[in-house]
Amino acid sequence: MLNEEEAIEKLSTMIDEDRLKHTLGVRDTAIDLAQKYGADIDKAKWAALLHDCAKRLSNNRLLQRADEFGIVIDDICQRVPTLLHAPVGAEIAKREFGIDDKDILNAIRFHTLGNKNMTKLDKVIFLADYIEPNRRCKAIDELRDRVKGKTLDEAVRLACENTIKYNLEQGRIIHPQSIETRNILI
Ligand SMILES: Nc1ncnc2c1ncn2[C@@H]1O[C@H](COP(=O)(O)OP(=O)(O)O)[C@@H](O)[C@H]1O
Repeated sequence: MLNEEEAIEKLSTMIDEDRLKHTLGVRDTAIDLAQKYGADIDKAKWAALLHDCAKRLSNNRLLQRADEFGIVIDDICQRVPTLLHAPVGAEIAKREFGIDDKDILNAIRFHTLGNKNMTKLDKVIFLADYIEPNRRCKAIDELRDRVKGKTLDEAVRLACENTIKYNLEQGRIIHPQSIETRNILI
C-alpha cells in the first residue's frame, strides 16, 4: 500500500488541480467529521483521498471499466455514466492503490448515491464530499450552517435532499438509490 504522500502524488496524475483541491478539502472535512461523530479517522482519510480517483474518466471509459470490473450497470447509470465514478473509483482504489479494507472501499463506492445501509464511515464521506470548504455556492453555504448541531443522519439527509433538489432543478434524471438513502433517514 502507498503512503499518503505517494497516494496524493499518484492521484495528481489522475485528476485535475481543482479536483485535487476538492479532494484535500474532503480529506480534512472527513477527518473532522470522523472525530466529531466517532468514525475511524484513518479509514475516513483514505476513503476521502480516493473517493474521486475515477472522476476524470470519460463516460465511455467509465462504462468500459465498470464492465471490466464486473460492476452492475443499471438503467440509470447507463444513461448517466458519471455516476459510475463512485463504484469504478472503489475498484481503482483497490487495484491501483492497494486498498483492501472493505469499509474504505464501500465508503468510496457509495459516496454519490448513498444506500439504505450506510455505515457511519459511509455517511461521513458522503457528507464531507458535500460540505468541504472549496465547494462554494449558496445552497452549500447555507447547508454548512444548517448541519451545525445536527446528528450525522440529519446532516446526511439534508445533503442528500439538496443533491436531489439540485438535479431536479437542472432537469436531470434522479437515481432511485438517492431517494432510498433519503427515505431511510426520515
Ligand atoms: N441522485 C442522483 N441521480 C442522478 N444523478 C446524480 C445524482 N447525484 C448526483 N448526480 C450526478 O452525478 C454527477 C456526479 O455527482 P457528484 O459525485 O455529487 O459530483 P461532484 O462531487 O463532482 O459534485 C453529477 O453530474 C450529478 O449531477
